[in-house]
Amino acid sequence: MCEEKHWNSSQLRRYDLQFEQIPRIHYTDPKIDELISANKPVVITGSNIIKTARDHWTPEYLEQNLGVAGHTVFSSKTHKFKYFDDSKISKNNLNGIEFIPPTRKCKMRMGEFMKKLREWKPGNDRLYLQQPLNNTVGPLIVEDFAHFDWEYVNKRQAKHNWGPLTSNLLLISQEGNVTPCHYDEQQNFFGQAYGYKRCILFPPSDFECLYPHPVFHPHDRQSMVDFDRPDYVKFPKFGNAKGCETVVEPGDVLYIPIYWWHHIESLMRGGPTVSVNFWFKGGPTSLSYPLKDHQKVSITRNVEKMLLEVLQDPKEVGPLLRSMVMGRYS
Ligand SMILES: O=C(O)C(=O)C[C@H](CCCc1ccccc1)C(=O)O
Ligand SMILES: [Zn+2]
Repeated sequence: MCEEKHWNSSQLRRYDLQFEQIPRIHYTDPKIDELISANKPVVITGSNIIKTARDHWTPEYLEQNLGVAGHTVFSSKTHKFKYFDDSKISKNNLNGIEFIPPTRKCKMRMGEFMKKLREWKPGNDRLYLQQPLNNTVGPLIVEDFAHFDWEYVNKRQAKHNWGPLTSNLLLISQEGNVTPCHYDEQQNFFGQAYGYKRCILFPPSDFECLYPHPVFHPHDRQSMVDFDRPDYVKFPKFGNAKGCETVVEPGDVLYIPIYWWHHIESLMRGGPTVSVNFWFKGGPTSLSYPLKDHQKVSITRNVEKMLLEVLQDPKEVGPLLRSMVMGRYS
């Protein structure tokens, strides 16, 4: 089997961490379900899950068939596209904490988006199309989507007691774009249709090393650490994070377990990339002991929300928690 490589390590950005490899396993291997049951990441290879997308969804095909509606496109002055929840930007919610949105969101037709990608020059804003697949897309895209291997996907969803499929996000990225480290509260089958993406994942237990923004912050669920220039004074445990990584290629589906941190980058000098994810609500969580790490993260979120609700001022949360713990629980 020829192992011709379609990329090399010079196309990966350099970080101060070492990473294990995420296992790549053929979709017929029962080991896949063992790892999904254990909430561990795995690259599912050789499947037909997104075969029609892998066969057809080149940027040009999408330009022809995605439809004439305006799609959600983010623009950034840097290579990083740090997500933020704009419903959390309200003045009283931030209590004077300054927030500068790192990206701008606009609606852009696919033709204009592709034109800007073709004409892009260093110094120009970078663009990232992130659009939930809905009924505005053209008939050929609907056809391809209908021919995903839903039997395989639905079998996994049922076997692992996942909740309902909430959305499929279509992602068309410029080469070199980065989605910084964050976690989602959903199970995720991340399908790679075109081009190559490096995915770095960390377990929920790395919570203490990745320093998520406070829950009320617009960057809730995102790491405060800038991977390009980590501040080891503010984030002394960052160096202890134990990540694993893979470079997904066309046809691969990466299982990103709920609450697992992930940083995703389109390879530098690798051309545009096309991905489509499958977000599922987590299943019914029965608190069984010992608690799973992701359940502890979920509990800390609830404590933060409740304290903020009663204290109102975010600046009072730290002092109250410290006075509660110091000398009594630590
Ligand atoms: O599929 C996932 O979960 C990813 O993170 C894929 C990621 C883009 C996701 C953008 C985003 C981040 C946070 C909230 C809502 C949307 C990429 O591939 O660049
Ligand atoms: Zn994500």
